[in-house]
Amino acid sequence: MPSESIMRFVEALRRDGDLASIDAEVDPHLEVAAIIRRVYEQRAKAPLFNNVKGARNGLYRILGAPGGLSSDPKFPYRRLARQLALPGDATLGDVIDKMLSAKKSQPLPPVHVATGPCKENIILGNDVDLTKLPNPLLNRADGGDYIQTLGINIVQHPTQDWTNWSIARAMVTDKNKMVGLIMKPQHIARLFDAWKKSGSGRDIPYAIALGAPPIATMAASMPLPAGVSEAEYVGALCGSPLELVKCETNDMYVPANSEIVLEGTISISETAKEGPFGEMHGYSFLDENSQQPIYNVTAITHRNDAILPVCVPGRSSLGPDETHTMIGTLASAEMRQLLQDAGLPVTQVFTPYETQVIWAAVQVDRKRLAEMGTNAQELCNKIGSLVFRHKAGMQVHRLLVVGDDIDPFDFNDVTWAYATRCRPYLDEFHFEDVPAYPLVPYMSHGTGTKLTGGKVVANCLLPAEYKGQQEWVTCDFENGYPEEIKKKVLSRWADFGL
Ligand SMILES: Cc1cc2c3c(c1C)C(C)(C)C[C@@H](O)N3c1c(nc(O)[nH]c1=O)N2C[C@H](O)[C@H](O)[C@H](O)COP(=O)(O)O
Ligand SMILES: [K+]
Ligand SMILES: [Mn+2]
Repeated sequence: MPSESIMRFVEALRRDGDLASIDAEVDPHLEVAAIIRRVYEQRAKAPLFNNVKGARNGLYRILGAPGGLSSDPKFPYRRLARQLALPGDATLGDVIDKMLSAKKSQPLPPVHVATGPCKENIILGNDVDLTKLPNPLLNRADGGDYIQTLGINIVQHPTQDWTNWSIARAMVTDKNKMVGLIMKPQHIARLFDAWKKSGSGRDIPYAIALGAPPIATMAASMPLPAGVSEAEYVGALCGSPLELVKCETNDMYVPANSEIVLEGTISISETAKEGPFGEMHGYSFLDENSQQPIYNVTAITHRNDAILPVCVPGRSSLGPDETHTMIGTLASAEMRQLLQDAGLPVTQVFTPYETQVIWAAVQVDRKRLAEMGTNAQELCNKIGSLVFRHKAGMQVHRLLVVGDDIDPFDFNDVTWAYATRCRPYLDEFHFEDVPAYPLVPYMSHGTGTKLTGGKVVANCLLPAEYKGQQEWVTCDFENGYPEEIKKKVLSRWADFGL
């Protein structure tokens, strides 16, 4: 069973020796975030801050980097594995396969239970005061304290039977108000528009489940198809229904063992300045300050000694954080599914962390490719059109089409193929008429259009490979020598004192 709660997940990290439980007092104003950011970059243990300055009555402790790389280089993805109840030596391919494993299953709706750990403390109405919480300032350029970076935003369609779970950032602005990014084409933005169009004039009931069961947070970070209620997909993934409890002040349902639950309504008319926020590409633009919808908070419920999971996004080449290990990996899963459903000989898709998950390597089976009797122009335009016109491809701006001799999870392989087989201009297929990801710096702060274009498919296969031929021997130890020579070299390596 995947970790059905943050507590179980923390215990798994402790058992792995991958948790630093810190009782010394730490300041949520920048100090906590600076530690978490360095934890990603140093591949250090996940920090559990038990004594956050300003915390009171069980609100709250902070768990940093739950989706960062583990502190054991032998098992880099073990934290993600623990969230999905995969073995500790799971690969990113295993994580992708696991998250896709329910694609053909019947959705398994959650069950409603009367109460749960998240109901151990209930704060209502006038007693709600967000400014009394030790909300973290995550980057010195941030426009506010972002309490919501790893919670699940729960919003229903006004008329259809669709409850969407996603992650969308939000910062505290007032004792009972937050403001949060609600950006197209994300489902929360689609639902926001549906509420506005419904003409009911009512504000939108929501809940944010902070410290929800890790596999639920994973599904919230995954671009599952529109209309799919993530909770039902998680039920199918686990083979047993999630247990949800009803909110105090609206009809939303939240995972019973969430750590902290914020309830209320998203205003369909009132906005406030949101941002800047140190984001997933490693930049915090000082001029970023769009007007975004206000989240009114009418209740806070929480577990005793509740834990707030926190993500501090930044430069992933130094150390990936959840905006890479979850957003990138889970979008890769949906892009692979999309291309395979279209009958293309795609065997894997992955967004290298070194590229801030803006690039994605698309691995093709060259034998099956040869049977298609196609060429770079045709294949790359088909792949680009499918991915760049689909929400799962929203955050990706460069696709690298590589052969099955290239490991998409190994950036050395990907850059070798890109550098040596992709001829600039002739092997690049540009897309200027597709939706762009507005947060990519060369879109938001570049010279061209901001909301469309700037996407390209790089063909990293030589023409002979389209005929299934590899007309070269790869010059590395693995491929350049017969097995008996490699065996002999390895057996004498130590004796030579190399
Ligand atoms: C894991 C994770 C995902 C996201 C975010 C974060 C983390 C840690 C923040 C740290 C809070 C940074 C912020 O950029 N953030 C974020 C966001 N999508 C937004 O529209 N707005 C956001 O503010 N996603 C990505 C979305 O969660 C996924 O794209 C998901 O697929 C959406 O769900 P759906 O619309 O497909 O249902
Ligand atoms: K989602
Ligand atoms: Mn969705």
